[in-house]
Amino acid sequence: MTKITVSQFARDLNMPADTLLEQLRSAGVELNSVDDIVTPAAKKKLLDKLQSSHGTGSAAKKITLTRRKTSEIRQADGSRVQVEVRKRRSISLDAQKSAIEQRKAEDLAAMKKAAEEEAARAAQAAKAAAEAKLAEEKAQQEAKARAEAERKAAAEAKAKAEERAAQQQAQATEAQAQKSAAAAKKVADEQARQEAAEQAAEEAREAARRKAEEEAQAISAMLNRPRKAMRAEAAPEEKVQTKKAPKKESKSSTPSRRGDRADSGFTDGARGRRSAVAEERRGGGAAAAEQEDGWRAAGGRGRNRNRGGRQRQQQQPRPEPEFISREIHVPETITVADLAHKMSVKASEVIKRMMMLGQMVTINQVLDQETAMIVVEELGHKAVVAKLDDPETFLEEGFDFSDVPLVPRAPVVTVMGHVDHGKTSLLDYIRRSKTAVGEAGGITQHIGAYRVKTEGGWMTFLDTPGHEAFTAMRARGAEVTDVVILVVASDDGVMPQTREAISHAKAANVPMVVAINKIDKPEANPERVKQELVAEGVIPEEYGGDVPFVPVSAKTGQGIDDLLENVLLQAEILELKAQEDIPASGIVIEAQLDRGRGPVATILVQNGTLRRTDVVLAGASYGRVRAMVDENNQAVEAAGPSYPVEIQGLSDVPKAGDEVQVIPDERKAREIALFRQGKYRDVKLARQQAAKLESMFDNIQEGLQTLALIVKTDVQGSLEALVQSLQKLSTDEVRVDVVYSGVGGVSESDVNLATASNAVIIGFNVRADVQARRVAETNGIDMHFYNVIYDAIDEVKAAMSGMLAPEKREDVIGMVEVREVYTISRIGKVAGCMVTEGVVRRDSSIRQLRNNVVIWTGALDSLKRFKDDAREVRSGFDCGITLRGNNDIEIGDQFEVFEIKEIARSL
Ligand SMILES: Nc1nc2c(ncn2[C@@H]2O[C@H](COP(=O)(O)OP(=O)(O)OP(=O)(O)O)[C@@H](O)[C@H]2O)c(=O)[nH]1
Repeated sequence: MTKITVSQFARDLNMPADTLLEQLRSAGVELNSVDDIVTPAAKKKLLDKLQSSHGTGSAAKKITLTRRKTSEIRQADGSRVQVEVRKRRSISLDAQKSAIEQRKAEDLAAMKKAAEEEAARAAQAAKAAAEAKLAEEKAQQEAKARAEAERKAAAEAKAKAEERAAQQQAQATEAQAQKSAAAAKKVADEQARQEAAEQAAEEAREAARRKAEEEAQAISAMLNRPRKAMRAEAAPEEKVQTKKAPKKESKSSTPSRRGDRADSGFTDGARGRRSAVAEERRGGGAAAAEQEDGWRAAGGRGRNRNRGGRQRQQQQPRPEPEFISREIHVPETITVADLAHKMSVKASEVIKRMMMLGQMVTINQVLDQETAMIVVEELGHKAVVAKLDDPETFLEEGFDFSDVPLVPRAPVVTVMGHVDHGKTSLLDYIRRSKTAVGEAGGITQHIGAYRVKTEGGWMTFLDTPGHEAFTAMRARGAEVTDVVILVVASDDGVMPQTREAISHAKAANVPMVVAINKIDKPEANPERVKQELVAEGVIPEEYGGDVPFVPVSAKTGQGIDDLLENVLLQAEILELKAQEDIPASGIVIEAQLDRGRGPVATILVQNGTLRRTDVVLAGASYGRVRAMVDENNQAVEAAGPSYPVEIQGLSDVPKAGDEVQVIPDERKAREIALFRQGKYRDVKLARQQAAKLESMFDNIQEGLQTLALIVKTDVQGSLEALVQSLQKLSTDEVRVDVVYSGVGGVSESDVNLATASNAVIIGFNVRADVQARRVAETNGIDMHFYNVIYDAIDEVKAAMSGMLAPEKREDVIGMVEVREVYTISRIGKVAGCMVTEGVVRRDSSIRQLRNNVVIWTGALDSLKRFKDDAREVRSGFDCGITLRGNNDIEIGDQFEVFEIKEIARSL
């Protein structure tokens, strides 16, 4: 350890060496001079001395600080009150010790240093005093008093210095203690304050919340009384609040008739009036109460209670809102009047509400379901999709065939697979070899399904290969297929459409039988097909899966029997059953308009038995079955489950996928069919009206035009294709709107619809009947008939081109130079010109250039060749030109001659 002298130590402490020596001596360290060595023991002694003298020793366990502040408050009467504020804080160092020990240790060195410095300063002061004393002793007697004073001052200074040192130390300790104490106190204070504040705040919040709720309720009641009433029914808590709410709130829950006035200024005025009256009544004016309720006749219940002499009070249970939220059954279409009637409101309320929704409607206007439901909800009722007035509900009435036994039925099979894998060949082979008649001549073209008889029993094949037909059927909600035959060519393997077919079959949850086709081919590789199908999740039975794989050849017939057997096995697992002795129900597989026979439909009977002369309802068409034939064009008297037949006698062409139902009562069947037709037509009409309103807006906004079309075709397939193609012609400027499309000839009602919707009629492979032609002529309806779909599309496209606003384009046709300018009285300036390029015509437009800057644009007034008017002057010739309304012509000007061409735009 290095030894340091007193003077070195004093330097370290930044104090005079003498002072330190003095301090050391006073601490009991025997030292002679500042050059003596200060031992650690000496340092310790000094420290102890200083600590004990400054009160910072281990004995000092508590610091008490007292602050006193006196102030004066002047009262209003001028008197003064003395206020003394005392703050006393005791800090137990022990108590704080543990918490602050670490910090204290850190600060200790600094503290010591500060104490030492202070002590040194004090010592210095003392020394100075002593020196002064000595000087005074030497001084004269009269200076004694002064010296005394000096000593005193020195002593005071010393005391002060000591005190200051102690104070500083205490402050340092306090500051440190305060840090943690403050934190602790802060927490404690905070807690106490929080507890008190929380309670107060809770109360305030509660009050504020109640107030806000009341306000919100009042506002919502004011703005939307019917809605509120609805909620009041739905949510009991809100009901309680309603009871608590101020009177005017519950009064606002008046019946819908009144509720609808909610957002009119009239109501606001009324409310003001009402509260005024209520005020008056509180003052005891019972008559006023009567008057108040009297002017609003519907206040019945409330008034009666009043008569009972009970004073209305806010806390009193309020009467249930008189507005009754009802379930309104909204059919697919409904007139404004009917809708208003259903809700027991005036039609004007509905019209008003529609106006607020941005649509102008008349009382007899048909609204579509969506719009009507919005209005119903807007008026505070609950809208439900109606079934009530739908005659279809009759279908479920009166028939109970649950006791009729179920019998097994033939499976219905669809063949799917990739293109060219042999679907058609397979169906053909089966049909050729297995149909009941078995002769090619017996095969009809148009029937979309046929039955085959195998050793295992009957099977029905849907003769529309490919998954499009399958999914189209499913899309219409018709689940017809029981088993799917997936054809995969053994020389090609799994292809995209194979995968699609697999996913469709899986989605429909229909069991599959895989026909590995074309195994007669040398390049056939059934194993590879198997592997590929396994990869697609189609596991053969031999690999532990549930899908039978049968190698076949649609060409040679190899394996076909095996295939059919497997199909039957799959069907057996399904335990397909149906009732036989009940009126038939089924699905339309295909339908078309036959020129000679009228509408014909292929129907697959799914349940019951269809007999000739039965009355059937098929979609929106109905009729008595006039003729019924099977796939071999043989007349059939009765067709049981899974039996496909073609029927005649329907009033209209139904759609593929439409449900077929035998209705014993022809009148009822007719009623339902007409309802469906009317319904569909009305729906179209309503939608079209909505579209018209929209497009009217659009027209104004963007100059968009709509080409309304009514499309009629002979068969459903071509209808869909044509409608889609036509709709695709829509552009940003012209929208193709097919307002109605259907299968069959153009009828009078189609023409009427065209008149109403300003539509053009497009017929494909159909013609208009006499009556329709007559009405069309009278109303000037445009009808176009085509035998080729592309002709129809092209012509519509051309029509649309005509509707496009023509494009205006400037064509510069010539250039003229001004060589002379003549001023002629009454005419003005005439330019003597030379046509330098192209031609100038009498009706041309002119752009006047001076130094290649356009200074004027306008029309020619006259064009002359010598003295005669000229129609046109060509390049290289002179001419005289006057400009319409422009006399500012100078030699050297150039006239750019142009014409504006209107170019009909095509799409
Ligand atoms: N060798 C051989 N050729 C077959 C077999 N089955 C079908 N084909 C031939 O494969 C080609 C396509 O057969 P289709 O029955 O038309 O195939 P598809 O799957 O119906 O085709 P798309 O109707 O175009 O989807 C025809 O040339 C058939 O003659 C078969 O088992 N063996």
